[in-house]
Amino acid sequence: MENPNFILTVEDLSVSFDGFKAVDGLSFYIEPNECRVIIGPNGAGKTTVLDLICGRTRATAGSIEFKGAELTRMREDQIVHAGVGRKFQTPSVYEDLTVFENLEISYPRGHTVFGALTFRRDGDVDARIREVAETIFLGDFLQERAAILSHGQKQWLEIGMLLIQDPQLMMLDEPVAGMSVAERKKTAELLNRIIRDRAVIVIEHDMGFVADIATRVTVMHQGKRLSEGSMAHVQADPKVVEVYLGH
Ligand SMILES: Nc1ncnc2c1ncn2[C@@H]1O[C@H](COP(=O)(O)OP(=O)(O)OP(=O)(O)O)[C@@H](O)[C@H]1O
Repeated sequence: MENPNFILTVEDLSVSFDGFKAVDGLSFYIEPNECRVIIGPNGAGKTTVLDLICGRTRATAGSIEFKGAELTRMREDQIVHAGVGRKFQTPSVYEDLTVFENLEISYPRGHTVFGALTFRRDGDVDARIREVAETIFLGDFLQERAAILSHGQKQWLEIGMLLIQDPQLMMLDEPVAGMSVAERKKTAELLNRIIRDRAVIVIEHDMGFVADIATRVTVMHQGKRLSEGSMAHVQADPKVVEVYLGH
């Protein structure tokens, strides 16, 4: 399906591990400013889909097209460079560095070769770091070491480390796991702000959080797409109730 309105086109995607099809003929399409949430029972293949999109796992068949580029043929670093950012489940911030430094080392500096430009750049980098820190609710923590942050704040910092690279597609695996109710609310607020400038794919089990963030929901089961649509649509789908929501 060719549609310039989609930033990501996943078609007939499959991967087998020793003959077991973890993802099996999956297709879905993401628009530029949507938050797509993937839900489904354990082992449905959700994390494997993100692994396939970011190049960590190679597809056995099918296609993943991002802004016209075929990701299944690209290396992980090329995919990052093309504008796809991925956050894993456990936070991996640098505990001994400050919030500012964590954001600073994540800033893409590949193009600041010329000394004359560097000075102005540094001012830009500084402003961008402060802007991102405000967005992730850590504006008052810039000089604090990451080690003193709460689990939820570390998750936000890691989202900030992705944001500073300005990916056009951001993927998050269970971003509110281990967070308090208040932190979940703020994370929903954060994601709703983030999708003004990019598309986001989130894997999530907390249905209250899903309701707060999802533009559309894709339900996976046994590597396949079981249902898709608005939260209300998938919640009312008897197939979804049977394999997932009813449990
Ligand atoms: N690298 C791998 N090698 C072998 N099997 C794998 C590999 N990665 C995933 N699998 C298997 O593929 C299936 C799908 O796993 P996946 O982690 O994608 O499911 P999930 O929907 O994310 O589940 P959960 O909600 O528990 O995280 C599982 O049976 C898993 O054991």
